[in-house]
Amino acid sequence: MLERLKDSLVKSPVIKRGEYNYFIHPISDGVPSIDPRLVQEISDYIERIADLNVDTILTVEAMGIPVANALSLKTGIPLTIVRKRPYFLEGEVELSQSTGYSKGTLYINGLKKGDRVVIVDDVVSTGGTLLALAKALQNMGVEITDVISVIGRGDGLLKLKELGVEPKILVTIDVSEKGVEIQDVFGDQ
Ligand SMILES: O=P(O)(O)OC[C@H]1O[C@H](OP(=O)(O)OP(=O)(O)O)[C@H](O)[C@@H]1O
Ligand code: HPA
Repeated sequence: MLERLKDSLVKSPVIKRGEYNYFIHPISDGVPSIDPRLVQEISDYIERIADLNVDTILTVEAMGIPVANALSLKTGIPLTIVRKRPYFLEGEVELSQSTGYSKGTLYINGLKKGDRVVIVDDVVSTGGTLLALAKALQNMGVEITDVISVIGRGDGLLKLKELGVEPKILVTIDVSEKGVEIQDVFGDQ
């Protein structure tokens, strides 16, 4: 299960971004090139495990897009992208994003109270991005059916659980200066 994803993850180089051990992988960085069979494997799997009774698939610019778009094409469900730039449209919601190595602002457009969304992103690490996004959506009255992250690392999951959000992480990894190790695969237990 998820063989291509696991095989590619353990081959990922790790670099330092400040104190943060940052792994580089096609799904999280687009570097090196993204093998379409990898995206196919991941989107097939997400289609099986996610609650897709939704109005839209919601992802965050930039690297959530390849997988979320593949899922949208497979299912016919529209895709909504949370952007890193404002559009100043009526109803735009602004939120602060903080990761292990960066801070920024995200902007939600195109959602309204009562909408149902499934969140799909490439990585959850500190949980800063998904936590801020889930809080903003809850305040907007948007219902989250599921949160899916292709890759999980670090302790972000605990923070999300406190908010009542239990993400489904396809592959959980440990990242050190020596490289990437697989810790867990969704559905393997
Ligand atoms: O759990 P966290 O610590 O918040 O990290 C996870 C976030 O970091 C990455 O986004 P990033 O802002 O680096 O943008 P990118 O998708 O453009 O690489 C990734 O796509 C997640 O959204
Ligand atoms: O280590 C990482 N690599 C790629 N994307 C990420 N997003 C959060 N952490 C990482």
